[in-house]
Amino acid sequence: MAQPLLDARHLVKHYGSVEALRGASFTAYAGEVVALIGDNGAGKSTLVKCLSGVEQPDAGEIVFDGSVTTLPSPVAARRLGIETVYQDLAVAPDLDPAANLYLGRELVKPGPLGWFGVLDKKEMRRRATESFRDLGVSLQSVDVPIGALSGGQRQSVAVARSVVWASRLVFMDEPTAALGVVQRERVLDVVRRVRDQGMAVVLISHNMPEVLAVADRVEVLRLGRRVARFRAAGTTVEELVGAMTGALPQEDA
Ligand SMILES: Nc1ncnc2c1ncn2[C@@H]1O[C@H](COP(=O)(O)OP(=O)(O)OP(=O)(O)O)[C@@H](O)[C@H]1O
Repeated sequence: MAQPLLDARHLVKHYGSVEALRGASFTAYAGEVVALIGDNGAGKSTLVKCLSGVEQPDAGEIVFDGSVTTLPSPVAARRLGIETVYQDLAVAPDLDPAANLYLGRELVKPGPLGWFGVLDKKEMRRRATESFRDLGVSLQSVDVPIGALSGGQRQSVAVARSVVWASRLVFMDEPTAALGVVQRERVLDVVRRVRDQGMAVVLISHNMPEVLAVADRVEVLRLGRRVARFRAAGTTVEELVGAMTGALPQEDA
């Protein structure tokens, strides 16, 4: 197999007396969807935080694109092309989808107007429309406030926002939580398209059928450690659940 894009080795993270990660390893390759699964409290969010610059591991090593690296902040992670879509949907409801896509990274007009911080709304709208089209995000209009969209559309915009900025890897924490069947499928289609563009997509999900439907590989965390890895094809929900609960023998990788 090719060199991993991201290879986290034996990460340890304490919160006071709680050992959230106890030597957790995790690997992601370009052009794949890898699901990160585990029971509540297994350490998934903590691992993602450590790999997206939100938290610092106490020990262990992060190798990105073949080089040992540190991610002292989310900005540092972004510089490497790593973005995160959060479960709590950090979109601004009063802004339209295009403005949400560029929130915090607005384009300014070229030339002197830009020096004064005048926003280039037309260009942002044009590029946003293009990005939504490329990602298959269906919106009737890019002019309505995002609060007026359906849950699935909002979620798709949140996914699109991260994807537009990510160039190498995107973490998606429960991107389909609380969505209906049709909306869920739409978001999963976006996930597949992102993968097909060559990015690594890390999907955190508690929904095992969904994991098997969209992921190429699955890595399982249990009690702060990676305990199993699967190719999704040919793996059953029972096997995944067995690995999560410790009913199956563990890899301890
Ligand atoms: N900021 C924190 N302070 C103290 N303990 C924490 C903190 N964040 C996480 N923990 C603890 O670390 C362990 C791992 O939590 P984490 O949120 O990473 O698990 P998770 O696999 O994402 O769980 P879930 O599926 O429930 O979201 C848990 O025991 C949790 O209580």
